Amino acid sequence: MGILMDSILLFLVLGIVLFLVRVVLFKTGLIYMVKKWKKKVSDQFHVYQFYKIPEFNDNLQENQLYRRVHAYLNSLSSIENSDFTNLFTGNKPNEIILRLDRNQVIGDEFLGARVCWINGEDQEDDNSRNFVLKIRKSDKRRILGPYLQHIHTVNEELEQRKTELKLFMNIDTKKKKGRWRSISFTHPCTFDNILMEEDLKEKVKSDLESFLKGKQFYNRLGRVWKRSYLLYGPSGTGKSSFVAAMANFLNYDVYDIDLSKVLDDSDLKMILLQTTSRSVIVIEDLDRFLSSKSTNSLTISGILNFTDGILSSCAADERIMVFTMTAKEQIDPAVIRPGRVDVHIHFPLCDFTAFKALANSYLGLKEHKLFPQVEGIFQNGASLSPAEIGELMIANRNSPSRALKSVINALQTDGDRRGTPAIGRRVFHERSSSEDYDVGMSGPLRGGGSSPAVREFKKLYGLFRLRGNRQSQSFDLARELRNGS
Ligand SMILES: Nc1ncnc2c1ncn2[C@@H]1O[C@H](COP(=O)(O)OP(=O)(O)OP(=O)(O)O)[C@@H](O)[C@H]1O
Ligand SMILES: [Mg+2]
Repeated sequence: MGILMDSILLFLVLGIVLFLVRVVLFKTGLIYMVKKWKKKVSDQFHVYQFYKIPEFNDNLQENQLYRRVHAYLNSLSSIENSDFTNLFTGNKPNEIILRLDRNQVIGDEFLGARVCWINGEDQEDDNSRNFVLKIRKSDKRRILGPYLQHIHTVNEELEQRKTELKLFMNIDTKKKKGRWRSISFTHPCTFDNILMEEDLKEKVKSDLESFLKGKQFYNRLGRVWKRSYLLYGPSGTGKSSFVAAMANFLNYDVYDIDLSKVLDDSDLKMILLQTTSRSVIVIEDLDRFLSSKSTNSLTISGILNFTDGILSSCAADERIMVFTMTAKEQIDPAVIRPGRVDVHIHFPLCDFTAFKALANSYLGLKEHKLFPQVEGIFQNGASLSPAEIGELMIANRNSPSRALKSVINALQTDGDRRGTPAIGRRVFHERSSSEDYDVGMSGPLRGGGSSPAVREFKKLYGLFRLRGNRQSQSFDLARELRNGS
């Protein structure tokens, strides 16, 4: 009887002790310590192989494998088990996303083998990042190839599902590596909501589509798979919006190059080499940069090499390059010669047709009793940019009449303030020979030569220049439209 009682008591005590040990292990995190020790001990019985995947290759270009591993690891659910992860808000409401922190380890399993990745940083090498894959030597032969292939496949799936585009901006640094910083690119402008001629939109879309399908064509001709656009016109006419519409249409990331942050020609090369394929590379206000006395030592030949040099073939292909400027008359024709720039598109100030398109879109107005008055003012030569008219309409969107009155008022004051607008505007719109390519959101494109008044104006402002490359062969969207092709 006594022995039975003793045994029951012993079991009870043992049960309580085990329970308490379990509680202590789980509550204090000792369980993790035990697991770590267990892993350390088991590691002693295996030989490991390490593979380092640096962020940049020897040419200082981004290592595409690094990018793929980065995306792959961040898509793994085991990221939650890493000791230290970063939390960010996602694109969807209330979405939280996890990102691996530096010097953290993440485990993965493939074909029954366990591997682990270390997110490292190389302090001796500009703090550039790397991933180190740790894999058992006994598993290496069996799984390494298929595992890397698996990472590529997952990446392709992630790419196809990619909803988030990125806007890269070059940063001012003496470092050779990592010249770009990125943020989400969420510009809402698309070819559906940008206001411009429908047939022009279709032309641009089909030009971009045939570019996308053109890999073999470009290869066969021995040309780099890229296409360059020049968008020119006054401020607020939709050039940057058009770039956003292009990127959204192509589903490409955008690299926005700020030339004032480029140190010199070789720095510009480095910046180009660090862009990736399937991207739109933009240089805004090129004319302003070329005419200003900039503090850096970037030269025009540096820019020429950037657009089409040997370098272009070393950088990633499948690129769209876009240059924007106010007017192309002042810049060296070599910069925008055919081959360097394939498509020229002019963004003019508003005319009455463009105004009506804006009124329809912003105010829902197809007709209004004030329209004839607005038309008259446009016919007298006053004009504003779509941005200026759009802002007035947005500010007064609850009262269309007030919106139109404020536009009329602005056209009569600001529109006139542009200085003899009938002439001034025609300078932008005026086309001579085959060189000017004029495209707006308005109705039929107008042709026309220089009136005496225009010539006077050009002389006055030093714009009247005989240019050597009058017979430009660049793809001229406006001309094609005019010819009805
Ligand atoms: N064709 C257009 N369709 C719709 N919105 C337009 C159009 N043109 C201009 N806008 C509006 O005007 C504003 C300015 O446009 P945007 O920045 O694209 O002009 P920009 O030509 O790049 O000017 P800048 O030369 O000063 O950089 C934007 O908010 C845009 O919504
Ligand atoms: Mg702009």
